[in-house]
Amino acid sequence: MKLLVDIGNSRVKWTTMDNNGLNESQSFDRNKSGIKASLNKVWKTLSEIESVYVANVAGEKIAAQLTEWTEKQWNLTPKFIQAEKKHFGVTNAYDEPAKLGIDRWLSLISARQHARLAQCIIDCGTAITVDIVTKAGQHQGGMIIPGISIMKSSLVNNTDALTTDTDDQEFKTLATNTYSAIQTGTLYAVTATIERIISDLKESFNNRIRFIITGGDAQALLPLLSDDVHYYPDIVLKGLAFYARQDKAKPAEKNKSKAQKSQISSDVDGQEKTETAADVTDKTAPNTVETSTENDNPSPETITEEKKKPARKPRKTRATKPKSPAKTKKQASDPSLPEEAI
Ligand SMILES: Nc1ncnc2c1ncn2[C@@H]1O[C@H](COP(=O)(O)OP(=O)(O)O)[C@@H](O)[C@H]1O
Ligand SMILES: CC(C)(COP(=O)(O)O)[C@@H](O)C(=O)NCCC(=O)O
Ligand SMILES: [K+]
Repeated sequence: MKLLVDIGNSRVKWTTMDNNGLNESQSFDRNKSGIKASLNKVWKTLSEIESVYVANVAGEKIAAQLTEWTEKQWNLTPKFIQAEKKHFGVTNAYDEPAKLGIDRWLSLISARQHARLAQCIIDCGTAITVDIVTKAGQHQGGMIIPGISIMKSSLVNNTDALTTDTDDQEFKTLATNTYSAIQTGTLYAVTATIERIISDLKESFNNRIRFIITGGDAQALLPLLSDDVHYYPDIVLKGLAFYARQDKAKPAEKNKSKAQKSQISSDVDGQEKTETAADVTDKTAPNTVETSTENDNPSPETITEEKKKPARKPRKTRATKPKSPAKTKKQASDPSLPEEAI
């Protein structure tokens, strides 16, 4: 079994992967003082882990802690994946490809496999990132926007009277208390930005573009966005799975020192690989729990459907009854989407 880990600036998301595909993902909050206690809690009972693949945007300290833990517990050194110039049919548009956040790179790889249209990935985590990949796999670049929690905390941290410390869960367009005003303001800031991006990109791509939303705040934003934004959970972990499958035939790496810490970055030196995800995907796997069907047939021409993931437990800050610009969300499995697929 392979362990896939997506370390963001707020949370760690992880799952295991076997011949049947990915198991249901889990997450825990990053404790600023370290992750060892969390790892002892969530991974102690995992057995038969043969390799560990990590996408980390949260810095060296957490990488070192994770490495120390897996080496001690399983005698395994994690493979920290890095963004590349070209791989799995996707070409990185960054001036310095390795500088693109690994979460963004893996999202591009995941998204590109599932439709025969250009794709725009909107990842609503600590930061909100927007990335575009064309039908031909060319990354077009993107943008980075403060995430909802950061927007709220910057208001609270830079004013005297503002606080989000309340149990009020109400979303009111015109708020009558401080908490709701912050809630409404930040949600409007984000949704208005996203809608503007969508509108501009639709024009640029002559409507031949598909919009994907993911990340911890995606489900809170989804009801506030237009119908043509599709929820795609665990997109980073699914991107990691392409790397994990690629290494299928290789034996697990053991007993490596930290200096030898494996980094899959063979394309960074400019050498382009020719394989696409189709070359490395386990097509025999029934893919029982994944919410996208990259296992079944990863060709970009393939039409697949998203199965609905059980809703996360409601949180305090979630918008409950949005008035505007709320519309009913069309799910990605909508059969009226003939050539778009996740
Ligand atoms: N169960 C949860 N625990 C913590 N944060 C959550 C949870 N569900 C949603 N969130 C939201 O998700 C955001 C983090 O999203 P995530 O995609 O995990 O970010 P990152 O990848 O930057 O760690 C938080 O800012 C928070 O608003
Ligand atoms: C933009 C990000 C901070 C987003 O991180 P996240 O919100 O997922 O924690 C991350 O992708 C990152 O550190 N990127 C490197 C810089 C870049 O992509 O340009
Ligand atoms: K993000």
